[in-house]
Amino acid sequence: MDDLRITYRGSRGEVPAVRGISMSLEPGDTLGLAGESGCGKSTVAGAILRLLPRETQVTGRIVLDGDDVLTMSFGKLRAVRWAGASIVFQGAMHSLNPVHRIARQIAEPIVLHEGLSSDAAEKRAVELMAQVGLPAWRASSYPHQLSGGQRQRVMIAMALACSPQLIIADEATTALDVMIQAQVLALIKRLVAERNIALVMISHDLSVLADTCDRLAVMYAGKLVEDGPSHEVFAAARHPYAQALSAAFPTVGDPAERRNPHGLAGDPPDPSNLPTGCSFHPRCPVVRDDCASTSVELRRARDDWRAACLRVEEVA
Ligand SMILES: Nc1ncnc2c1ncn2[C@@H]1O[C@H](COP(=O)(O)OP(=O)(O)OP(=O)(O)O)[C@@H](O)[C@H]1O
Repeated sequence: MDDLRITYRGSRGEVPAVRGISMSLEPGDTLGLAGESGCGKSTVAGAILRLLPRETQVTGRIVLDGDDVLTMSFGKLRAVRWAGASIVFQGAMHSLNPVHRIARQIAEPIVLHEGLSSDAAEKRAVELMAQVGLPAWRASSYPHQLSGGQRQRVMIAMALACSPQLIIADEATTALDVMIQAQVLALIKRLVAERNIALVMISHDLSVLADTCDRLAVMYAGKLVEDGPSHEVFAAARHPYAQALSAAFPTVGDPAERRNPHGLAGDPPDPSNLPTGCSFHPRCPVVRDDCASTSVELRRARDDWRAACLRVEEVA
């Protein structure tokens, strides 16, 4: 992904939701994307499969297996969806068709992309169900007969059905209770590792991302402000916003205690009316005079670690 910029256009005028994001993933890489509500995480996810409203302006490049998703034909795009990259959303109940049996839904992309007969695709669907921990007898169940965790497993089976290179999990476990969430996260982690699939996991929960992903990227107001090894970013972020965000989550072994019980002061900025300079400067605890006038891009904090702060060396 190279210099991705996304502006929504609608009755409220123009909303610059993503303002120049570049990053790349290799097969098997796992990247967690974090940030407060409205920072643009889901917009990035939607752009990867061109799922955004038609009038949205998207510039930059999103290259998947050598082809730019943003400029490819609709025919090619149809082939890329499911088979090149697939998304697991939060609310499986809304994504699944209530009147179709589970196996049929998992089989659908297989029939579409691999030209298998319905019977053969349903046989494959039952194998996929086993891999995500759903018993074969569930094949004939309807979505409403499954628990929330089971429905997310169905979504994961569908996402895997056509062996994509990339899976995007957008708040895929957020609605689940803690025990089931841990099981589903472990499942996603195991399956992408076994199949060497790249994973982009979106969550507002940094501790979930740190446990599941090797790399952690933090967004603020449509930009990446930090991108580095997940455990290190979680434990000792370089950007003051990423520090505040990670401080808001309990540390392992210290579940009752939040490191920053008061949270971050102020609200995220309105994307249509961003502060000058660094967008975070009005809320930043270590702001200095030039932060309001200098727009700062990601700087190398280490070979495998970038942060967008004028004080990155000091903060380190
Ligand atoms: N269809 C749309 N039209 C106009 N603005 C939109 C649209 N969808 C999202 N936005 C705006 O774009 C910005 C980014 O939204 P996005 O949903 O990508 O954020 P997010 O980080 O995924 O938030 P959340 O965690 O709440 O899902 C927000 O300011 C949002 O209000």
